[in-house]
Amino acid sequence: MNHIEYLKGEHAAHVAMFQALTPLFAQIGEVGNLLRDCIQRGGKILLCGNGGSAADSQHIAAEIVGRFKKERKGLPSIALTTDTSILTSVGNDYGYDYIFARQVEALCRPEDVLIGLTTSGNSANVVRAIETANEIGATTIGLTGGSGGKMNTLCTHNIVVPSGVTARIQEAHIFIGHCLCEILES
Ligand SMILES: O=C(CO)[C@@H](O)[C@H](O)[C@H](O)[C@H](O)COP(=O)(O)O
Ligand SMILES: [Zn+2]
Repeated sequence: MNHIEYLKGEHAAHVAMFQALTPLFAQIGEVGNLLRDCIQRGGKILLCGNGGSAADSQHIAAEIVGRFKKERKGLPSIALTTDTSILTSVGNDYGYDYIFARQVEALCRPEDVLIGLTTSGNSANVVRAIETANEIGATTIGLTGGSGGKMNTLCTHNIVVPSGVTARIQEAHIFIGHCLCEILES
């Protein structure tokens, strides 16, 4: 493989995808306001996703609990991807589709926001978590890509990155996550 040619292609695809994000700015701003309102009413921000999206969930929760740019108190957020005892017991006893939904059932309250990250919009465990949060009356946000998948009809807001490539979508998700954190901190 010619690495320079490869990198030129990936870089061009990355830049094109970021340019295609501009129609999402208003929606991202609205979601940022929803997150700020959630914290102001005493709610918390829960996140879930698989693989790279699990890492993104943890990254965003860390910005909120720790800090992004501003010195401030810690704010309440939890990634539902980190407790291996819960993940393995619920996965083993009920099935992988329930690893997040069970935690949502236990932890999510009507004043909270659940952010589900799934590049396909269709991962069953994320979809079930969103459905459970909806039953509780919480606000639900999708960070997705492609067609938006099942998350389109389930979430209060589904932010759909206009790409079908998982890596590109994840690159956009962490950009959007950082922007949401900055709006939240403002
Ligand atoms: O990071 C990557 C690929 O870039 C993978 O770990 C990826 O996140 C996993 O295949 C996920 O299971 C994909 O699930 P989803 O994004 O469709 O919900
Ligand atoms: Zn990845």
